[in-house]
Amino acid sequence: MTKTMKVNARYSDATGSWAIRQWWKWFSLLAILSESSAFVDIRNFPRHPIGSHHALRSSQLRNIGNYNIWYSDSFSKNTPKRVPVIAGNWKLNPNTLSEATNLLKLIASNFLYHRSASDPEVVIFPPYPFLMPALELLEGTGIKVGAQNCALQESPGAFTGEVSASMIRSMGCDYVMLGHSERRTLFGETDAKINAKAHLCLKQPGLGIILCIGETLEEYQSNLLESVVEMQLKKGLAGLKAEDISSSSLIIAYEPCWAINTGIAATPQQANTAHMAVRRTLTKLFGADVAQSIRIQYGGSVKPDNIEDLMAMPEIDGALVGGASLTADGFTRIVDGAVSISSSFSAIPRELTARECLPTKNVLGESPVWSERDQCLYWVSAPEEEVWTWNLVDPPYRRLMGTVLGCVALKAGDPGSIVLGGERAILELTMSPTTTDFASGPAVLCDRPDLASMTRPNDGRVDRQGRLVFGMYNNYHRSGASEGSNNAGLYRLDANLQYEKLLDYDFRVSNCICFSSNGETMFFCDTPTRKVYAFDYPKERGGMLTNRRLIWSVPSNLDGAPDGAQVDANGCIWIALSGAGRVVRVNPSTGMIDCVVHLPVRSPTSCTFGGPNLDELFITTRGPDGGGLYRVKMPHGIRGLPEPEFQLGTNGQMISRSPPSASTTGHSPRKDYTWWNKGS
Ligand SMILES: O=C(CO)COP(=O)(O)O
Repeated sequence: MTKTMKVNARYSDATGSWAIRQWWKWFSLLAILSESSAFVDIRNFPRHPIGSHHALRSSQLRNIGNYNIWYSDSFSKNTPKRVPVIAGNWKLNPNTLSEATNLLKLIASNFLYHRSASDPEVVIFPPYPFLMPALELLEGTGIKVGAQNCALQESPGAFTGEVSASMIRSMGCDYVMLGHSERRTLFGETDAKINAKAHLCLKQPGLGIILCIGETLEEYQSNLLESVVEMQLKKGLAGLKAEDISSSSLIIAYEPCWAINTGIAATPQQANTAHMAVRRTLTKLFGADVAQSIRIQYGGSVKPDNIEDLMAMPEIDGALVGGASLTADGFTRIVDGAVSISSSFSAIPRELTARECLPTKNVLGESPVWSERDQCLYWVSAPEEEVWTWNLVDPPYRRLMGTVLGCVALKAGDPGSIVLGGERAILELTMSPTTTDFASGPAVLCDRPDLASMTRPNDGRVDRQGRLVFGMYNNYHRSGASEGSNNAGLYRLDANLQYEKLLDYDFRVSNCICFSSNGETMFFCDTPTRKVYAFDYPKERGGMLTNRRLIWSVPSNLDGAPDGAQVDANGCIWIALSGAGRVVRVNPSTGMIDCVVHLPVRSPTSCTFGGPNLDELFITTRGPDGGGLYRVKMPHGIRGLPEPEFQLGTNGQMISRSPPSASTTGHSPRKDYTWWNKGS
């Protein structure tokens, strides 16, 4: 999506409180700096251009409810088009090889299978000892690897402790970073040394350079920004000709020293103005054509919540990220924010509020389904090992199942027939208020797939042909350890209780599983990636999901991730955003949000349509602040589709085995699993 046409809308406070926050940030910076530096006088500090920034925002932002819609059509950037480049500078982090390996594996999980041709170029700069593991572990992700520095000398030679440009290139690195402000100030790196290193790097075919420049706070205060960056560029690139630049890959990173590691980024306007000065100098040095082709990154306190605003500026072609590149999810959000298609709202999204209808206090309510046959709702509370049902009139009731439950689906047959995705097995049960006795309850239909792996069934739904589709959940995906990478598969269980795998790659947490009304499209999300995809759904046995297309991803400045989802009769998909306190309605053809349901709790987990007319949305939630069942009446014209039932064929060979008798999780389920009394 080009920036010129994009209607860039963001969740944010009203502009006024935003301005106060900016002022507060700057006063905080002043306070920090005046403590650490005797010569900073608050009265001499340059006026932060908040007036102009604010003026631009107020002319370009329109407050619509909670949404500031930023029309960025005044920017015609990137002529010629420059591919955005996001780089992570790990500096002297992390502490050990095993921490580095974990971080690399998690980054690889976020990027494997989730990149497209229009995405930015991504480069990671680990410390030297982690270059080789990075090259190995990031293989196939499209992420490039670079070194944070190189020797002033060529190899081979007697230069103890140095690493040469040719060694770096021979390993397979694509970039070397030169002239970072920490090297300049802490290690005596002069423009002359940087220039000598640049010449050595350019002798290595295929080795690009990120040249870092930027002024100190004092220079900024003295209005020396332009002359400082001009001098750094002239000296750093001395002796290079336009042809040297155009036949290589040179990126300039503008990093004002006062923004590095302070938490106070330059405003987008400040950075853009500085980048214009950089490009003016590049034009003087190499001519307009070459200057226009060079990418200029901004660096200094880049975060998921400021990347979109920075990248919306015409002269900002990317970011060099320090601290925020040290978590896999933070770094991925920054990369996603750089080319966000996520921030698309139709002009005025409709806003609804869901109210709690049952204070069920579920630890993790999940997988609500409405049965037309039974005229009631079913859902599970996963770690409490409970399945719940409610007919909207009487008090709900619940059954303890003695196993963690990922999902519940309807099953053709007697009233109350359901199937459940249990931790070790797929179960069937006839749910009835008169059979609260555990022993007469569930039966094992079949083992869950992939029993040896550290996974369990998670989100699931019955497809329009009556087969159960569910995905697994990596039990370690939150651990930050390497076991938390992709190891969960997506499966379909048919009438003969035969499994087939539907996706040719594994992931961490299956969610958003739902089907278009004709059953030809399936929606799916691996929650940590925060991206929701549509696939062509194979109706016949033996087929795989194909033709994957990204329909929506969570804006980088919004917390939370897609959890369960449901399709409405108009073909739109309602996605519970766990952590964001919202359910959004996305049109899969346009990626636009046209309705937002707000909840007073942070974590909605899934949703479905229910009620006699399928015109209410029921939303399960999780603790600690949530756990109740929420409900919202749909606007006129929006309703759900009947939920299909799992069809167990006569050839289905049930395993004749008792259900699990105790939790395998160590979790102690609630004891009072018989009747639930309203308000208890
Ligand atoms: O120095 C930087 C990247 O090279 C910026 O660091 P921070 O993003 O931590 O401010």
